[in-house]
Amino acid sequence: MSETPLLSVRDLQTQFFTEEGTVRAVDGISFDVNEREIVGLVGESGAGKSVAAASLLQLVEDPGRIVNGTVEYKGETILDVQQEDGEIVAGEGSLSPEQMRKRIRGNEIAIIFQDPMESLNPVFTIGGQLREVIEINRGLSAKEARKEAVDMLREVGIPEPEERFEDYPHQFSGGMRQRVLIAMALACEPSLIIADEPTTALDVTVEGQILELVEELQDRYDTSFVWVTHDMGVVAEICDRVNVMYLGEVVEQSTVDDLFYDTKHPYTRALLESIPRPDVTVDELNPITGVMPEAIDPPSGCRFHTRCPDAREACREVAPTFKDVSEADEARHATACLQYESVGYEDSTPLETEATAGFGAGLTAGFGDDATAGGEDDE
Ligand SMILES: Nc1ncnc2c1ncn2[C@@H]1O[C@H](COP(=O)(O)OP(=O)(O)OP(=O)(O)O)[C@@H](O)[C@H]1O
Ligand code: NI
Repeated sequence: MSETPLLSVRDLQTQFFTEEGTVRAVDGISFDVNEREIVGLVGESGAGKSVAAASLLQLVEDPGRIVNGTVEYKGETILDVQQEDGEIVAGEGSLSPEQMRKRIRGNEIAIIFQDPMESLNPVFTIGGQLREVIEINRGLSAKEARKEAVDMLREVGIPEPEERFEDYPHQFSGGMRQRVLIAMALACEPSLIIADEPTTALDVTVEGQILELVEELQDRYDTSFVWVTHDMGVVAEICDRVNVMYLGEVVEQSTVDDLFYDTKHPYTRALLESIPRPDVTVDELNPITGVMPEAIDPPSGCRFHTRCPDAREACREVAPTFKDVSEADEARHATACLQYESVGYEDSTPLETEATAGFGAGLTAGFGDDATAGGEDDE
């Protein structure tokens, strides 16, 4: 099976031109989303997940610009940008932000944000807003649209939708408002929904309910998703494939099972070790050490080397290549780490990094002297 992916992103690069310098927020990422697939973008705060998501719909705010990359949607180019002699030029098929808004946003690709209050207007009723979206995007009469809106509210699990139709956003709980946004996104029957941490502000029980709802609806409507999250638990729950992001780059890309059971990149491993799990007590959790460096001045070589428990001198010098490291008959599993390349990692001297030095140990001090050791390569 070699279907054309629903969405295909190549070498996407988005930068913010600030007074302090150029912020390399998204620095050349590539990934695909297939039909009926939920694809995760996961990583810590500042990894570039939201900027990547916004770039797909050309919703990048000033002073941000997409400076390079192509995006194909259903086999058609919707973004094609590159730099020539310092100028950012768009290729022939590339849509303008205006064309994106008119032709793509909503009825082809919808977006759901973390804070529903930003997307809902506080002075109009929930039902009215949903009805309007349906009326505009589906060309239904006001009456038909109202009926459809009530049905959608019911579908996303709002009890007594006829009555709640007249409520204002502040009369809904956070979880209910997020359900309304899902209803709005689905109401236009898009093929793809981009969800930027839509459950992050909710408590875990409500989050779980919303994730279940999304799975159910995805099944029914055959919608694909790009799901942005910093939470590996969420990834495990709903994603089919994942892109792990660090400082503007994708460092590992695979199916969810491979990511969890055949982890390749030390950053992914660190993220996995830091998630709360039923079988691990808080004391045993291994928080990921150090903070992500600034995207304005990323570290040389491998960007993760300053925090990596496996870092060697080579990692400071050589930027790893993002490449497929799967066996012949396995699903694609790509990563960017010198341990999978023959560039002298093996013979290189281990580096003292935030993960191996005393600084890291400080974070978990008190749980035993070598609480963060956990490594095979102790001196
Ligand atoms: N308007 C802006 N101006 C300058 N820099 C920005 C702007 N928006 C984002 N950035 C920078 O781009 C980088 C990526 O930010 P982004 O919001 O995509 O991270 P994220 O992975 O979504 O993090 P979070 O989990 O906190 O939402 C960060 O270094 C951030 O500071
Ligand atoms: Ni974000």
